[in-house]
This record gives sequence, C-alpha cells and structure tokens, in this order.
Amino acid sequence: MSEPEIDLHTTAGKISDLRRRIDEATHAGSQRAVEKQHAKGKLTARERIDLLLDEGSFTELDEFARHRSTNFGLDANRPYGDGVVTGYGTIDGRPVAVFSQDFTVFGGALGEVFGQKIVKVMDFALKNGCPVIGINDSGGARIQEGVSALGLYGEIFRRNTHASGVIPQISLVMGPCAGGAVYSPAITDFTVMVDGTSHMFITGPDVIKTVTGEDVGFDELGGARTHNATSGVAHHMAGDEKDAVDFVKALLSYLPSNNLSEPPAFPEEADLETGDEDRELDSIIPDSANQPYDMRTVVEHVLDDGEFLETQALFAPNIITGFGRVEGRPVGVVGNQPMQFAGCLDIDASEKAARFVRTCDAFNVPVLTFVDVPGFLPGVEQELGGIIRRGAKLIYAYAEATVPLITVITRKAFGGAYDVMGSKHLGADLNLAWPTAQVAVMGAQGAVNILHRRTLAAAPDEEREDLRQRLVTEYEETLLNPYTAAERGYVDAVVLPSETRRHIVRGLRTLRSKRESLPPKKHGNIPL
Ligand SMILES: CCCC(=O)SCCNC(=O)CCNC(=O)[C@H](O)C(C)(C)COP(=O)(O)OP(=O)(O)OC[C@H]1O[C@@H](n2cnc3c(N)ncnc32)[C@H](O)[C@@H]1OP(=O)(O)O
Repeated sequence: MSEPEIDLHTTAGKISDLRRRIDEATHAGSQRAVEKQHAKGKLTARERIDLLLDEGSFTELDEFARHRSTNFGLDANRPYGDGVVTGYGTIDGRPVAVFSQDFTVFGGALGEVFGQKIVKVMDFALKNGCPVIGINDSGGARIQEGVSALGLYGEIFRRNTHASGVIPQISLVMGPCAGGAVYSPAITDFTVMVDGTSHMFITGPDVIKTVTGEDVGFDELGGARTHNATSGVAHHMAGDEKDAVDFVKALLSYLPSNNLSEPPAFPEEADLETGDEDRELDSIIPDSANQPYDMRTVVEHVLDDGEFLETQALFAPNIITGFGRVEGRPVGVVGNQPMQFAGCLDIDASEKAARFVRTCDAFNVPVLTFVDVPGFLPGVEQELGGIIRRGAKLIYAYAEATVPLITVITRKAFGGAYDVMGSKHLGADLNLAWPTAQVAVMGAQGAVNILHRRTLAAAPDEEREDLRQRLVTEYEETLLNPYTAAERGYVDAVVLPSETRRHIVRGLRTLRSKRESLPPKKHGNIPL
C-alpha cells in the first residue's frame, strides 16, 4: 500500500511530515540489521535507553541530525540520527544525560555528526551537573570520514577529562569498542561490560597476528572477563545487558549528581545497641595470625542491611572496594582481603584502591577502610613492574582525600602498608583498632630473624628452636598489639569488634560537617 500524500502547505500536512520523519529516525537501522543485533543477544540503542531510564522520561536531542559526507557514496545513505541516539531523562527520578551508539547504522561507527551529537550531550550534562552514561557499541572511527571522525574522538576525550571529578561518567560497553575509541570509557569513572558480547581492544586479533604473530581470540583479548579479571579496565562483568544496566542504576544510587552535591541519602536512625549480629564480629578473627577470614563479612556487618555493591570484584581480589550505606547515607569501602595473598598490597590492589578512593573523594562519599595487611607483596615481578611508583598512588589518594575517612584495623597493619592503608598519618579522621590489631614494622618471625640473628646462630642446635619461640613470644607481647599505637594517638580508640558499627555511625554523624581543603595549586602530580 502506497503512503498517503502529505500536503506540506497545510498544518496537518506538516504534522504528518514530522511524524513520518520521527518514524524514519526511530527506525534508522534496517530490519535486517536489527534482527542481526537481536540474534547476537544484544538490544538496539533505543531499547537500551528504555531499559536504563525511568519509563517515559527520555527526551531525545538531535534526532534529525545527519552527516553531510560524500566520500565513498555516503551521500546516498544519510540516516536520521547518524547512528547515535542522544538525550536526557531520569533514573530513579534523578536527571541523567545519555548517548547510545546504534550498531544497526554504519556499525555504530563514529563520524563527524555522530561525534558532535555526543559532544553536545556531554556539554549539556556538564553544564547542568548531571551524570552522563555512554552506551558503546561501535566499529570505531567511521572510515569514510577520516580525520573528521578522529577529531571528534579527541573532542570526546577532552570532555571526558574535563568532566572527570565534576559529574559521574559511566560507560556501558555492549558490543565492540575498538581502537582509540576505548579511551573514552577508560577515562570515565566506571566501565561495565557484558559477558560474551562486549569487546575492547586497541588492535584486534588479526592485526596482532600480523604484527607479532600471536594467536588470540576476541574474548581472550578483550572480552568482559579479560577486562574484569586481568587488565582491570572494567568494573563489573554483567551476565546480560539487563544485569549491566541494573549495576549502573545501583552505582548511581550511591553517587551525587555532581561534585557540588551530596550523594542521595535515605536517612534512618541506626540502632546503636549491640545485637547478636554485631557480636558475631567478636569471634571472626582466628587465634592463629596466619589463618584467613573473609573481610567481606566484616564489611557486611557494618553496612546497612549488609548491602555491599562491590566494584572490580574480579580484579585484584586481595583488596575489596565498593559502596554501601550507613544510616542511609552512601559510603565507599576499601578493605584488605586476607583470603587472597593474605591481604598483601600489590600493584593491582594499589591501583584499584587508589582509583576508588579518588572516585569517592571527588564525589563527596566518605571512605571506610578495613585493614588487615601483612605488607606489600614481595617479588621481582612486583618490583620490576613498578610497585614503588604504582603503590605510591594509594598513598597519594588517601593523603589528598578530604572526605570523611574512618579506618578500622582488624588485625595486621605492618610496615609501609600500615601507613598506606588510611592511616592517621595520611589524614584519616578516626582510626579504630580491634584488640586483635597488630601494628608493627613486621610480623614476629621476620622481626626475630633480623633482631636476633647472631643470638640464634650462636645458640646450640638443640636449643635454637625453643629460643626462637621465646623471642617470638616476647616480640608478640611487646609490639604486636594496638596499644603502642593507641599510646601515641595513632589509633583513636581500641574498640570491641561488636561495637564497630556503633563507632562508625557516631563517627560519620560527626564528620558530616567536616571541612578540609588542600593548599591551592593547579593540580597535583600523582605518580601515574
Ligand atoms: C580514535 C578512534 C580511532 C578508531 O576508532 S580506530 C578503529 C577503527 N575501527 C576498526 O578497526 C574496526 C572495524 N570494524 C570491525 O572490525 C568490525 O566491523 C567489528 C567492529 C568487529 C564488527 O564486526 P561484525 O559484527 O561482523 O559487523 P560488520 O563488520 O558486518 O559491521 C557492520 C557494518 O558496520 C560497518 N562498519 C564497521 N566498522 C566500521 C567503521 N569503522 N567505519 C565504517 N563502517 C564500519 C561495516 O562495514 C558493516 O556495514 P554493512 O552492514 O556491511 O553496510
């Protein structure tokens, strides 16, 4: 059936014409391309926006923008929207800006107009102080548009950088994200990938095979698991697109709209009486210092309803990071995890925690730190990999943070790692220690081997082990406790584990009015 004639000289005709154009814009990708997208288990750009935003809240911008390129026959194909859907709406009633790359149009490849649309919506978000969520599903720079496409990528990177620390920026990678295009998500605060359908890489398997001769598949090179567990590029591996979107919504619930606002709060007065659940913490630390326990359990006992949204759960599991609430107000949590590498700090753990602390600090989220750290991970690989430079990032992050900082030492706080993990010396506001805390330069065995090397060497063979044990006990009794630090005010209080939540609640209440600023400067020079 042929389309009815539209008379553009009448109001009714103009309205019909607009409706026709809107319909064309909303169906810019061919039916075949949409079917291909669905067959891969992927939603379309608009379906993703619908999933992300509150129902009916989306307002589109630049729906009729389209490219003016003539290269390689592009002038014969000028779809409305140019392959990206941009606009604003709400999530849980709070304003957000969004762009969603449309793989069904030019494979989501970014041309000049496509890039200008993203730049515009980012500027809009920055001016209005609302988070921006970028949904990435693209073949990268639109080859036919050459340097115009590259230029717009550069414009996006610059805006990502300027918006950093001002508005939350979250990237959903829901398809390919290749070449230099990966650097936009990399600059944003959080990157979420979907297992099986997301890929990020600078050069793909074919180029790698040609240049280095290495054989590698898409998933191994740049799949969600690789970037969550190995490279640390991503912050959450979602099972499917809905899971990815749910994670983004949960993240946003802990973050303010911008750096000049407070995170959303659902105030509720905490019960400060010690209950049975609190008392479980009194027996969580094993009698043997070498036996692990799950720091996540400690964290869950302190947070409202035990709810902890872990970030980068698969990366550097020797440190845990994530968000929760105390008395309905968001907090960021960093904790050594004795279940992995005995909770040692290594390169990955330092960078993971440093970035997280800086994210919290930028967005006015107080940081709770739980310490059980035997030190930095020893090893040639760590030293040559730059543990000095990269471990320094965590010191830097804590020392420059001006949000409320509360630290709880549950067990070991040895050596430089004691200083690093939110110590008083780096500026924490309240430092608590459990009676099981051991704040010292090192553990007993190591200390005795150094301090009493000659005495032990001179002892008769049959007496050496007994002597060593006596010396170890002497060291443990003298130094492996929280009281030497408490005498000096390096910990403010030694508290019963079961009273930890009560202390944190009271501390955070008081620190709500904290005001601290750093010396004026252009910017610091964090060891990158
Ligand atoms: C600063 C940023 C610099 C950069 O972005 S450099 C990176 C440049 N991009 C690339 O090297 C990736 C090129 N594309 C690919 O490798 C593949 O298309 C990709 C992304 C793995 C997806 O593969 P498939 O799922 O099999 O899809 P496909 O190849 O059939 O593509 C679907 C349609 O999209 C088109 N397309 C993909 N990437 C494009 C690009 N960069 N410029 C222009 N058009 C592009 C592709 O030609 C195809 O079009 P059509 O449906 O056949 O008309």
